[in-house]
Amino acid sequence: MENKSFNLSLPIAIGSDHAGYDYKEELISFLEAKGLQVNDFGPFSKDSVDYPDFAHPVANAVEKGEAAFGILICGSANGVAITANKHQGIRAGLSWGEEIARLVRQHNDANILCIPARFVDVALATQMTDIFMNTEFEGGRHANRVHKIACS
Ligand SMILES: O=C(CO)[C@H](O)[C@H](O)[C@H](O)COP(=O)(O)O
Repeated sequence: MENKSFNLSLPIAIGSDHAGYDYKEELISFLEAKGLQVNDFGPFSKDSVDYPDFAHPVANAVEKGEAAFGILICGSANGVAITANKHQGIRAGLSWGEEIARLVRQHNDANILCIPARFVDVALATQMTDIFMNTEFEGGRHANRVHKIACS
């Protein structure tokens, strides 16, 4: 499948906590139905867990270039976003609407989409995922800003 935004010959890395578990399963089905490969970093049940245990492995996979991009889901999306953004090569952005999902790619070149499962329905989560993975970074004035995010 041709995609100018991400190399979709690589798997998509996904992870959540218990609050995002059901959405993770739905998004995996959605992506696999499109013929995409998904690497599920867990959890594998709805038992209460700690989101960093799943956000760090997803961030590592994206950072190492082993995944096309990442998707992280928890209750508010803040925990997974804060965790993933500890990684130098990660730009993890929260999204709660279609336009935000587009902007986080166009303006911020995000490589992980963070979804707040307790604040959006699963249909919107799916639509945001579709928009995110099919939207290109605009570059231009945004390129220097994104470049300045990384500290040395
Ligand atoms: O961002 C989060 C934590 O900072 C997430 O919303 C978690 O899913 C949430 O904190 C889980 O809460 P719970 O009461 O343990 O279900």
